[in-house]
This record gives sequence, structure tokens and C-alpha cells, in this order.
Amino acid sequence: MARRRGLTDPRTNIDWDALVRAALDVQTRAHAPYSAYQVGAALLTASGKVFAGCNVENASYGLSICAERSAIVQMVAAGERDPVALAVVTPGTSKLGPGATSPPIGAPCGMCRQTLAEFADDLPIRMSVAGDPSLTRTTSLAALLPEAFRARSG
Ligand SMILES: O=c1ccn([C@H]2C[C@H](O)[C@@H](CO)O2)c(=O)[nH]1
Ligand SMILES: [Zn+2]
Repeated sequence: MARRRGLTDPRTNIDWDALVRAALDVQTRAHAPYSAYQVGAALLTASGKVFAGCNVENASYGLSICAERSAIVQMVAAGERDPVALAVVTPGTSKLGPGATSPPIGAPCGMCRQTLAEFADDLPIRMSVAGDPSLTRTTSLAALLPEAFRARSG
């Protein structure tokens, strides 16, 4: 018999504030000397644990890894494979340089979307701009990546 999801199930009871805080915390440790664009991501898994990742750039630019994929690597290395929510935090206006207006709410890139699709059919995703609570949007992996590539059905 399938277990009913209780109040403590992270799928139905996502503590978004805590997840965004974890993303903000790891964002400060991003290694982004080339783009100066620091990103933090925090993945909540079905076990209730949070795995955080930041972008790590390289002098050979193409080797850079995004925050979202960093978080997935942390999750898999810890033996988990069932993400239930993702928070992503991108830089606020103060980091954008002179003359910058309102920053865009940074959404996960295509490569990160497909990497997320490896571990979840769908996933709520909250995207926030650091330091500006009005710039927050909650969407889903299925909305961001319809018709993800899947080698197998089911
Ligand atoms: O989904 C994304 C898109 C970009 N970046 C990083 C990569 C690079 O270090 C910086 C500028 O593109 O932002 C992420 O972390 N996640
Ligand atoms: Zn990415």
C-alpha cells in the first residue's frame, strides 16, 4: 500500500525560506572571478536533507560548472537521487555594475534543466534575486523544460 504523504513530507511541506537561505549562504562561496556573477542553488531531497552548490568558474571558461549542477553533484555524491525542490539565487543590482537597472531573475540554464530532469520528472523551482524579495518567481522543471530528453520511457 502506498504511504500517504504526511505533514513532514518535504514534497508537500517545502520550507522555501530555509531553502532560499541555504542558496544565499552558498552563493557567497561561488568562484566567479571571470563573470563576477555568483549563483547559489539548494536542493531539498525526499529525505529532508538540503544539498547546496555554487558556480565554479575556470580560467578555461568553458570548464565552468553552474550552481545547480554543483548541487546535484553534492546530492549524488551523498547517495541521494530524489530531489523535491530547488532554490536558485542570482546576483542583485549592487553586483551588476554602474548604470544597471533591475536585474533579471536568473533561471537555470538549459544544461542544468536537462541535468535536473535526470533525477526528477518535475520539481518546483524558486528563483530569487539576492537582497530583493520582490524579485522572486516560483516555477517548475516541467514548465522550464517541456519534453526533456529521456532515453527510456517510465
Ligand atoms: O543556470 C545557471 C547559469 C549560469 N550560471 C553561472 C555560470 C557562470 O559561472 C555564471 C555566468 O554565466 O553564472 C549558473 O550557475 N547557473
Ligand atoms: Zn546551468
